[in-house]
Amino acid sequence: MPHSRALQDALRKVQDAAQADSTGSGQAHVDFLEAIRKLNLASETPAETLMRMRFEPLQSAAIRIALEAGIFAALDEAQGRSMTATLLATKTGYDALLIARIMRLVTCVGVADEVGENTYTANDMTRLINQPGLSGGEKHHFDLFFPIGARLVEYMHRTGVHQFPKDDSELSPFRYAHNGMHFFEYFDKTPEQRKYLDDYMAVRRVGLATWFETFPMAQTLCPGTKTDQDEVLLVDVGGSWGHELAAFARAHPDAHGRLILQDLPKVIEKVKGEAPPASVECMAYDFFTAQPVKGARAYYFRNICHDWQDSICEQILVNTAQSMERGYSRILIDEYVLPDTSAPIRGSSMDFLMMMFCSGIERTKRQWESLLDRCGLEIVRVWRTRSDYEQIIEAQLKE
Ligand SMILES: C[S@@+](CC[C@H](N)C(=O)[O-])C[C@H]1O[C@@H](n2cnc3c(N)ncnc32)[C@H](O)[C@@H]1O
Repeated sequence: MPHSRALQDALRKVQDAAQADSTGSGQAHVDFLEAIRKLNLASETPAETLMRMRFEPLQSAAIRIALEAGIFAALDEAQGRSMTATLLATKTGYDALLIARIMRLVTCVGVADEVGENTYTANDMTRLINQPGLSGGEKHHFDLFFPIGARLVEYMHRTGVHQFPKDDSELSPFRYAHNGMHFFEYFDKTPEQRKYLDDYMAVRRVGLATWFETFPMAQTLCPGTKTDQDEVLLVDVGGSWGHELAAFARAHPDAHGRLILQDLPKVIEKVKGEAPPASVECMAYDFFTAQPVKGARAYYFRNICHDWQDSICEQILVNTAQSMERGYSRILIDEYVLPDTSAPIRGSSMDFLMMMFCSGIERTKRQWESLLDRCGLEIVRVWRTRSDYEQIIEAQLKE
């Protein structure tokens, strides 16, 4: 049995954290989840913990099959009515026994409810995972990561692990597993995966504070913005569908200044072809070239820098830094700022994922300072979200 004092201690911490969580602070909620995770560890024997972790990938596999087979969609459409495996088999075209085996595991992890023998209903998680953003996230992670995982050991022994490849001769785990393609090249060639990524990016932080609540743009930068008609308030560099600019425009319709969305030509073409967010200007721009928008009040980078190792990230940031007006323009980087010790599991996982996917990295404050310094930039302030997820780094040209 696990050491009972450690268990009692972990239980007490969960109770305290539960109490704090009822105050509604985002950070208290993160702390509460962390206390439960530690309680879980304290309750298990080491062998039980290892066994649990070893089996976790199977949960992802069951969820991915259920999603692809349309099981979650069928349950969601039933609008609260229960469905048997046999009925699900008729709806989806898959074998009833196969569905029962998938659902045994899926309901164990709570993504639907088992309400009788081989009988299920949708719950909140079923409905959520059936929406394009969350199903996109599931497909993006599973389809891109599992081929890497399957060949990881072979990769280590054949090429060594290249955290930060020097050139194209050094393969990243992603390139090794995905026919030599770089991360964004892969999306060019697989439009359905590009769509999963875009759908996912648009909702990834639903329920959390928006970046312009964490960084009070309307109170800090908007008041000092020049009043010229052509003034650019905000450029979202690599902004995908422009969801963040659109959200800002909705929340602050009276803010003065243009809002410009930049991304690769193919992405911008698609955004223009669909319904570009009103009041947002779309501009094709490759961030490895000089930033064409000069002297904007703010250049916003969300989940961009973590995709790239330092030497490449420097090029991206310098290209924009060279277009900034000293003392006026700001760069806003919306990313993790990992603590030096006891990093939370989500940030630690994201860092590992960035290494696997794109030779990128989640950075600590010291690593951010050093990177920005090499780009001629300095941190004005790190604006902390109420939870331990991504923060906003406000930076300017060095004085
Ligand atoms: C991880 S996504 C982040 C999207 C968005 N900023 C967000 O957080 O929702 C990275 C974005 O960078 C864009 N991107 C990749 N390479 C680029 C380049 N060379 N120039 C401009 N954008 C690029 C991608 O098309 C993609 O939209």
